[in-house]
Amino acid sequence: MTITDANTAIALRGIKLEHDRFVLGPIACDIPKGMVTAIVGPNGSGKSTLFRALLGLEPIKDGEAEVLGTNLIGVQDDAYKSRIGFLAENPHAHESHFTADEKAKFASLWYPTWDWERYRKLLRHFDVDGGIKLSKMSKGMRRKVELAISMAHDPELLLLDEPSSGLDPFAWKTMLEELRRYMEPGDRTLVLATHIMEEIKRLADYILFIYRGRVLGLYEKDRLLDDWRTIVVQSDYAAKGGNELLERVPGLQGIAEAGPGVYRVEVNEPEQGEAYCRENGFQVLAVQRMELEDILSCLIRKEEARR
Ligand SMILES: Nc1ncnc2c1ncn2[C@@H]1O[C@H](COP(=O)(O)OP(=O)(O)OP(=O)(O)O)[C@@H](O)[C@H]1O
Repeated sequence: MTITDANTAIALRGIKLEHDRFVLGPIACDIPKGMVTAIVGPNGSGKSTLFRALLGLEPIKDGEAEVLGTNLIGVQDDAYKSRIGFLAENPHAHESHFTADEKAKFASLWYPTWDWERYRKLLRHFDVDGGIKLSKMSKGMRRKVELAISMAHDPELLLLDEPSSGLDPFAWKTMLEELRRYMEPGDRTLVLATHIMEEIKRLADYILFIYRGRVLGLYEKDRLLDDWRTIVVQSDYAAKGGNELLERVPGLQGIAEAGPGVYRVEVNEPEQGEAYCRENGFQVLAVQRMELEDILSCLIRKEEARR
């Protein structure tokens, strides 16, 4: 029985896996098809582990998981992997004595849809010579090669683990162009783990926040950036308990004191929140959009308080 519908590339229902001291999950989410989803979370939150689980490289203990319609639990059907492009966080040391083209040759045997012309075009665009040994390349050059190889078979699903790591600003721009081109047909799905907020802003349609192995939420990016605001209010009667009123602001996500009688109130229902503050006698000094890193910090604080 399938749990994925036509609009879903990856469906996870309460999956769980364990390392010595790290538990990933339970994770439940649907990653939409034809979209770019950025996985965002602090170091060690489980982003790479999740990628490996999606590729069948980590045994999933509980729950249900489907990738491109293939059930990952208890089935040894690896065919779906050739429809995926994967860029690991770190290069494999044992491949270092190959040239880029030799590594590509191995990859071409594995992927039936491999396209040499596409591979060469990508290398040209990234300005890398495929005849050079990977061990002789700079970190950024090698990253470009690995990116080109992950995309050369025009996969249905592209999983990129910190793709821009080591890239200079020009190569980064080229990468964004190539990833946008990859998404153009409309039926491709890109999932990338990244710490680069600018990359998320420019590329992502959805953001999956993860923390300590758990999903904090899957959000539509534009909506998230529109909805989450900081309302800076002044309360002349804070000393008389007026700030308790702030605990009931609609869509409240967090409150911080910013000075005597001044509060920064984080909300995800900005109009209602602002109206409430005014109606209750607070002076609204400013309403500011929140940056993604501030939204993540707020979600983490809430998760920590819940634990
Ligand atoms: N093979 C392994 N054996 C034991 N523990 C592991 C293994 N791989 C990862 N871990 C642990 O799993 C946790 C999650 O690691 P993971 O690499 O998935 O995080 P991440 O979110 O990708 O981090 P980063 O942003 O630093 O790349 C960490 O605590 C890590 O130490």
